[in-house]
Amino acid sequence: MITFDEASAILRGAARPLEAVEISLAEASGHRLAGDVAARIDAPRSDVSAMDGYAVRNGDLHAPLSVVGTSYAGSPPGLSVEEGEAVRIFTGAPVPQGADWVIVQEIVEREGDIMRLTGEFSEARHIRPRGSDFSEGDILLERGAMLGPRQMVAAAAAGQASLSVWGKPRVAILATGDELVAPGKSPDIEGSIPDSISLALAALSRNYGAEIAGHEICADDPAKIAQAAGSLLSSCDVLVMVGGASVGERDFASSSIAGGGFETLFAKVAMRPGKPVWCAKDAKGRFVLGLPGNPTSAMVTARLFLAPLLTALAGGEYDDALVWKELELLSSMPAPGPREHFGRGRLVDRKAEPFANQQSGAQAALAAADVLLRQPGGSVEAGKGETIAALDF
Ligand SMILES: Nc1nc2c(c(=O)[nH]1)N[C@H]1C(S)=C(S)[C@@H](COP(=O)(O)OP(=O)(O)OC[C@H]3O[C@@H](n4cnc5c(N)ncnc54)[C@H](O)[C@@H]3O)O[C@H]1N2
Ligand code: MOO
Repeated sequence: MITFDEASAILRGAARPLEAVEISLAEASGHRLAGDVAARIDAPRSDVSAMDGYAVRNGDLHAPLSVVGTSYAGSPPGLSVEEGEAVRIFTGAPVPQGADWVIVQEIVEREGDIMRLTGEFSEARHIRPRGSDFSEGDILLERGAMLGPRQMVAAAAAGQASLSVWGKPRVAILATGDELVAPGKSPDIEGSIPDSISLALAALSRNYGAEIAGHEICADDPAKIAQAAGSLLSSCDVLVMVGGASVGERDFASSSIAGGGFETLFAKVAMRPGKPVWCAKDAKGRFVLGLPGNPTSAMVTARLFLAPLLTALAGGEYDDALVWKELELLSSMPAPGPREHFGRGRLVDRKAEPFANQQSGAQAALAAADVLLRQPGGSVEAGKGETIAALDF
């Protein structure tokens, strides 16, 4: 059996970003950039006021000043301030020619067209110089960056109407098992259990830059599974199959895509949970990732293989989804046995509290599982107070 690191290296090597597309800014969030984004304008576009008040000439404040005009945000430049004069000005408005200071209105008394200073003014000039945020031609966002809410500010401020981005991987999910029904139906169907994994995988996939192309629950019937897989594969880049990954009489997942032009990248990894995980790829670059049906096994393998795969297909670095940190253990973890262990735990004051329940079928415990805690195969007990490699789960 190959190790987790070996399986990761195979998948990392097989994952290439999808095609780059030009997309309107309104559609771009959640994509990664396929090229740098340069500013098409200066920001601010001219020297502008940072406060509401009066634009004046420095040193010209010993006597009342006459207010000769008003500058609003968006006003054309052209106003000027001569000796003995001030211009009423608002935040974001162009600073008139000749003015080099903005006095906030809180320390000004105004009577008709005359203003006079009533308080101490600070050293701050309250002027944002042209280009002080960025200048035309500056690179504001680099290729590969994920367009989240903050990056969207920079892209829009750059003056861009469209962006070159990597396509979002389309994920389809196929859960197999005679016992499975859509969440909510189980209380009325004797012996059934809710498919607790499909919607969770959809949520995880979206978090890593994918969109959901479809999901289905299918009974343990090889012909039906093959048909559902074939139909979902016609509209996705990654098909995630859940369940039927092991050696049971009704474990048909990997055989259902046999003959479809898929080459197995790996099948079975020396890890706990998740040993039955498998992955295949075809010549069109489509992936099938088979996850074990035990819910904790499915979510752990999704986090460790699906998340980095989607990150890479979406134009990021595979390892951006696998950033391990060192955490102190608040209690000990028993020796893991021969397979590498990815235990679940929660964060308490930035330390790791491993769960007592490490069952691969656990569902309730997942809700509180903040981190995966990595113990090398064949290692000894990890003691309280020791540090352990941890991954946000
Ligand atoms: N003789 C052996 N038995 C098993 C082995 C083995 O090596 N030899 N491996 C075990 C390991 S490890 C795992 S993990 C499981 C994985 O099995 P499958 O992927 O074949 O999963 P199923 O048998 O289909 O289901 C297992 C379990 O999970 C429940 N399940 C499945 N899908 C869902 C879903 N979408 N939502 C909620 N629960 C689901 C299912 O009802 C079963 O209880 O195999 C071990 N066996
Ligand atoms: O590998 Mo299974 O996921 O241990 O129960």
